Amino acid sequence: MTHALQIHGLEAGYSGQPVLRALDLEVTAGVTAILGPSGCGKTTLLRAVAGFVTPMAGTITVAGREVVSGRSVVAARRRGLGYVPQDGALFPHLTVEANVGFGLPRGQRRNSARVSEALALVELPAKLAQRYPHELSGGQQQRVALARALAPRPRLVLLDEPFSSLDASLREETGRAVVRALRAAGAAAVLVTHDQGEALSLADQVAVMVDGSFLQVAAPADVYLTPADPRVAAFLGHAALVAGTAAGEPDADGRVRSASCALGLLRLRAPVAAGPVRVAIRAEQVQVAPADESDRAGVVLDVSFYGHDATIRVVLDSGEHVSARTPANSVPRPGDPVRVDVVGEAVAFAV
Ligand SMILES: Nc1ncnc2c1ncn2[C@@H]1O[C@H](COP(=O)(O)OP(=O)(O)OP(=O)(O)O)[C@@H](O)[C@H]1O
Repeated sequence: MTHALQIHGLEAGYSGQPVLRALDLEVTAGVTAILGPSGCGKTTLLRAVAGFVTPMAGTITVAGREVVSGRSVVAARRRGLGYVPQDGALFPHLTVEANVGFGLPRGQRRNSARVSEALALVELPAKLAQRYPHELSGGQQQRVALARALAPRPRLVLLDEPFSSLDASLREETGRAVVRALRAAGAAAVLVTHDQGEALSLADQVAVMVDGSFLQVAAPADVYLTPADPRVAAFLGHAALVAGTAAGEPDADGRVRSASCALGLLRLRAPVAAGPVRVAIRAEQVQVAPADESDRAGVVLDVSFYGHDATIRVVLDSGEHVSARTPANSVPRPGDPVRVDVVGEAVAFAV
């Protein structure tokens, strides 16, 4: 099967200033989330694929057809892909049915069978077809926007932060419904988001972008558990990075599986070269307990109470900070001396 999307050596930006640098990406099927901090270039990438930004270099191929190659650029409306913007951008004066029909080529806009099919894909009841956008909830509006994008049966749909205006519970439910609809339609999707939970829970592949480059493109569990770069670890799951030294019995490649740092001797998930490292430690791996002067590792800086649990920030005696996630019934107070234990393996990066 041809790729839904292939990007090679893409450079794009504004007024001659590059934002995206030498990007490569392949999407075969399923959902690929582009995840990264604000301003890193996620929307610029989506716009370049959609045809709203003309790249300075590189190629973009959609469903086997080159849409950008050197100076040759296919117009946005001829790229055969669906686009769902942040706020859905439905036409307020058109009914749901007419909005969805608008996604079809000019002569087929009144093809009610295809419109009904698209509404069924996004699990919207047929009785909503005659309503206007202002008579729908935010989640329903986003589903109509997706139905409009899916109506002409594209191989690829681009979703630009489509759930950001929805509240937390609706966001999760709408996200799952959107992924079900994409799978049912057999369309691949590129989802731009800065919400890690959304990217990890909805996507089959996560591309982590920082400063216009991908630091890692891999399955959600891989980017989370085996980050390829300390910036991926720090961004995903807000891992603390602590200075350490990797040492121990070397393997056949001369690499070692443990590191000592302010939190003691830690076992590493993957071997690294012996020597100075930065160790990434996630809040869910850290346990704090009351301590006296003999076994303290630091003091509690502050506590964020969430009801189901609490996040405790600790200043280690080394001056470094780590966070711990703790059951809500055993929360220490700021200033309390604590012992800090790390559960499971850590990830280390050579420096
Ligand atoms: N039309 C424009 N003209 C000039 N610069 C722009 C334009 N649009 C975006 N930029 C700049 O390009 C960079 C990347 O912006 P982009 O919108 O792609 O980031 P993003 O990752 O989508 O951010 P966010 O998550 O905040 O939406 C930013 O520095 C931004 O200021």
